[in-house]
Amino acid sequence: MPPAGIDEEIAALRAIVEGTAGSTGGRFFESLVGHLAAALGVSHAFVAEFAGSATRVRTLAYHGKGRILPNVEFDLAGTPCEDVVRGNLCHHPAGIREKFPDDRGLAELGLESYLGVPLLDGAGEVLGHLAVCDVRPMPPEPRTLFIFRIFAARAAAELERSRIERRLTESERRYRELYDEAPNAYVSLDRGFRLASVNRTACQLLGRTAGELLGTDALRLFAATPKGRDLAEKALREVAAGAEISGLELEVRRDDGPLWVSTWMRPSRDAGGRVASINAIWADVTDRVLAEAERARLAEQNLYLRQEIQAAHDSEEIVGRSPALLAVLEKVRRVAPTDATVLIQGETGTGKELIARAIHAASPRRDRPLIKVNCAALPAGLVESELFGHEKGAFTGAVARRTGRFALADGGSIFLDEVGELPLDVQAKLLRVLQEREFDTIGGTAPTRVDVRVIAATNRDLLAAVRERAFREDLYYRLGVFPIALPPLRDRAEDIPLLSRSLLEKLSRRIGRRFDGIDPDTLRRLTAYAWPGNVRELENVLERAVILAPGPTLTVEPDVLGASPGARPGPPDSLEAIQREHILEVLRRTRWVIEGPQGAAAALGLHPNTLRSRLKKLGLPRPTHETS
Ligand SMILES: Nc1ncnc2c1ncn2[C@@H]1O[C@H](COP(=O)(O)OP(=O)(O)OP(=O)(O)O)[C@@H](O)[C@H]1O
Repeated sequence: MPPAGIDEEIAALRAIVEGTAGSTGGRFFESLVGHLAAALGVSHAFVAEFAGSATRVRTLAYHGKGRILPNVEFDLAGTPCEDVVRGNLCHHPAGIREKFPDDRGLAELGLESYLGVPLLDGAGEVLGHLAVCDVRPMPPEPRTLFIFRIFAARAAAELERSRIERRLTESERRYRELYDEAPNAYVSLDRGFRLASVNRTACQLLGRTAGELLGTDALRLFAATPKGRDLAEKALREVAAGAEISGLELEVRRDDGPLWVSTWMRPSRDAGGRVASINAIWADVTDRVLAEAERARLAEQNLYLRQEIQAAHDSEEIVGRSPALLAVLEKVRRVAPTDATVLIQGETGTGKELIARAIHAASPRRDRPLIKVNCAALPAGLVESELFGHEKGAFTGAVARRTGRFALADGGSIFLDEVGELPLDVQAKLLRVLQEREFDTIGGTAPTRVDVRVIAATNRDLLAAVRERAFREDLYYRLGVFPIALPPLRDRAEDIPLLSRSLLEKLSRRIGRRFDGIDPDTLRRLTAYAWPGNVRELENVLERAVILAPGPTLTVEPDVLGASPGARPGPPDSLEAIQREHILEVLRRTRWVIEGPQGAAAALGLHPNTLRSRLKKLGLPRPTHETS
């Protein structure tokens, strides 16, 4: 049974509950001391906490004479509070001024009595104290003490709560500061890959405010490139499925230049163990990525130039004595010393590159580079930058400045292989180089001037491409200033034996095996074959034969050639094939003697000239190494 009346107890509790519910901190204490003063009918009431030391306190709320007064701070020494904060409840029912003559405050306010109680936290540590004073005596009534204790308990709870809150706020602030000031970008995403939080570094990195970023799709932050969005999406899906990813480099979208981040991503799980969000740390590695790209580019350029030098060194001899080839070589001799643009046309493998190199090697530019560009091997989007170069950041993916092939070829020659495959917009730029000797680097501000001799090659019917509007007519005529048409091998079959021997020599040297010649039947078969792949195909067939050859004489089995599409003999049972085999058989018997009574023409019942023209038509010129 509490010493105070039940009604008073309820009234006191109600006063606390009604007066303090809904408020915390400063407001709570103001309300509490106001109600406490009213409940006890005293003139003054206050709550105080230590102010930085054990000898000084400051009020959190101070009630005097019916209203809230400004908070005060005071030293404990010589005051009745001193003993309270040591952990004791102190009651001075009367005569307080005489007991504490040094406490000027008591005198100024004319106080007579004092009641104070320490406020403890859950661990029993003193946090501050609650006190009431009055200008009249305060007899030790159980009711007064009871009500006072209820208020004190409530005040202690609030004091402890607000302390914890302050500590939490403080540590949150510290973490927020660490989070914001960290050198890395911290980002968290929800399950739909939307941005749920970003630190200040992330905002700076992305060049946007938190307001602009929060709630948006994180994938949109990445560049629309394979190493940007595609890779990011794949990685995020993996993390959403529970994986942890570290060190992954991704390209971020920035309008003002390239940006690369190295990312670390981890799933964050809810209480049920399900992935609820994704935490990510991004470090800006743009400088390193750019430096690596530049290094790779230089290494590539270096390798390329070395290959060029290599190719220049073992510039091969052009083999053949056929009138068709000699006519080509004559043209090469005439055009080489000039700066004229040359267009070499011919089927694949006819030696267009060989001729281009021969032109360069016989030109005054021979000591400068010959830069080769295979226009068909480059992806359409990259041709322009490959030829003319780009500035750093000229487009997404242009992470470093790139020197174009035209600039590399300055002072020398450029060999544009498969020129017929150039996209139309690049054709326009090429035309400008040919006419004005200058071009624009992508993203560059001023045109670059170059002194480059252009040698182009194509195996396409360019005129047909012009008619189909796939090739610019003006460029066609500009390129075709000096055309050289390379004959297909089948039109100069008389070069085949010579070429075969020369190639055999080259190949046997390469694999370190000696051959004493080519089997005569083989040679005839090689000569008779149509060679749709021209010299390159001949080279390939011989290379295979060299590798497989059992003896010192090189043979090529008939099926090797017969299996090839475009073989002149056609299907083995065709009339032409049978005729051809028969003629070959007779020629072998007569040891290639055509005229005379023992000759093949007589045996076949043909005029020698008819047989000769038939042989030519069947691609069966007489092997040069055989004597009649
Ligand atoms: N007259 C020749 N004498 C010796 N070798 C030749 C001759 N013509 C071509 N070759 C060889 O044949 C191969 C193919 O030649 P090249 O690469 O110059 O042909 P291409 O016409 O440029 O082919 P593509 O159109 O496929 O690029 C090369 O190894 C080259 O050395």
